[in-house]
Amino acid sequence: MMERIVDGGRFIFDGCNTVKLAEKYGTPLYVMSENIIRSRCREVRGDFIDKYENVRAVYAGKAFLTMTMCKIIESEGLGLDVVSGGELYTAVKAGFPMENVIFHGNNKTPEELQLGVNHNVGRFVIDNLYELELLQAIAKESDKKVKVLFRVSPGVQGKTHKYISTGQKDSKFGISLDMEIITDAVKKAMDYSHIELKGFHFHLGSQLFENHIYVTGIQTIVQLMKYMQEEIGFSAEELNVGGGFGIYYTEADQPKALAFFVDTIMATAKAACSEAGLKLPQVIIEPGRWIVGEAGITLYTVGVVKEIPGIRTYVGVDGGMPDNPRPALYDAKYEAIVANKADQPLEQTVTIAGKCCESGDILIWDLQVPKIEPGDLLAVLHTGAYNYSMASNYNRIPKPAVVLVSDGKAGVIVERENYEDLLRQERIPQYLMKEEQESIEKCAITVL
Ligand SMILES: Cc1ncc(COP(=O)(O)O)c(C=O)c1O
Ligand SMILES: N[C@@H](CCCC[NH3+])C(=O)O
Repeated sequence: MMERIVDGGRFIFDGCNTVKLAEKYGTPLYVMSENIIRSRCREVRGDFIDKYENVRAVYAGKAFLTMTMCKIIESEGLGLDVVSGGELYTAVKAGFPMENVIFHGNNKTPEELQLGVNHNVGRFVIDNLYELELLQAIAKESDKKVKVLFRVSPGVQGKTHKYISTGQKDSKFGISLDMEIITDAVKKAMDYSHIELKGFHFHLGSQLFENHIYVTGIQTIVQLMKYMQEEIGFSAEELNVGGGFGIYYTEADQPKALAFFVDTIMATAKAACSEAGLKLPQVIIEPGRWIVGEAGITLYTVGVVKEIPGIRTYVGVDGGMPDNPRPALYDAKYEAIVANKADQPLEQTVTIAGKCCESGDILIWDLQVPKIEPGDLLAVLHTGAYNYSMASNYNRIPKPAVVLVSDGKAGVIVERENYEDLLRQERIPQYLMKEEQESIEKCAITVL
């Protein structure tokens, strides 16, 4: 949970006065703390990469990705998990070392696969047989041999929102663990001339606080590895256990140190492999939210304060579900503080409402605040993951800027969109233009 530093009543975030940030860059504003991101990366290094032999950690870019973020991740010695051509392109443009990129996706298009092949990404995580065949064809055509992992769903259900639970059997992700299907897939990969199968991958879900589900997941996959070794002579060199480590949003969450997860993961992998008579493969983790979630805040300016007597007080802010769809999508909960009154006693309970045209656009129900008025600055905490990366232009609202802060310094890493940006990709078809319409009509008459 982020430390709440207050100076002269103003909330200070990574050495920056949030009121000044809002004045300088406007609101809504995403603010990301470089120090928090780097300290999380260092924890990954200290408690995993440096502690264990033959392991790797890749940051799951879907949580928050910009070119600057790629630079930070690279400098911290982590790899990168991308899940689309757009994320891959961002990494390419940032000069991220492609051998440290893992390319995910349950339905990568031929163009995306080609992009990955062209840029020599380190690993493709193959989700299904169709993709395997496509990739073999594309790699062959490009005269390159590509390294792949097979994603499987180990039949493990963690306690999280059902939309972000992915390890259960009934999942759109991964190759079935039906022995006939998975054996056929492994055999095919072994036979394909331009594919090198390195091992298996699973990802159980996101915002998870239990480590026993990783135990079950690993044990299941080690059994699979043993079977493949004994039956068809395939020995897996890599075991990627995904991400999913939960963070603090509210008091209902009990976040754990990284060691809580990775120590269990490593102990289980070692024990299961030794029992199965297998060499311990390289173990890979893919944390996303855990690295950036608590590193971000979103600043909003308060507009209307609307009291419905005897019912509730709605506080309207200048953003909402376009910049943070998580409450509407997953019923996600957040904490927030009035950043310009951070030292004042809490005396009201209010509901923070976004500015979109639907009642579901509520950022926080029943938040305790000091006396709140139009013009106040609200800081919603722990918005670093899956906020900017999931932002939309719903209601034609331009996306906020993203500012990176560090020890009192601040710099824009993504410019605020403006109305022109909303129209940039738009075209009006010629046939709708008046003159053109007339000529089409004339033409029709001539034909008649
Ligand atoms: C394959 C894969 N790896 C890693 C992650 C990162 O998850 P999280 O941000 O919960 O760590 C995800 C998203 O849940 C994912 O789909
Ligand atoms: N978008 C989800 C997380 C998805 C994880 C990706 N596999 C969230 O905001 O919680």
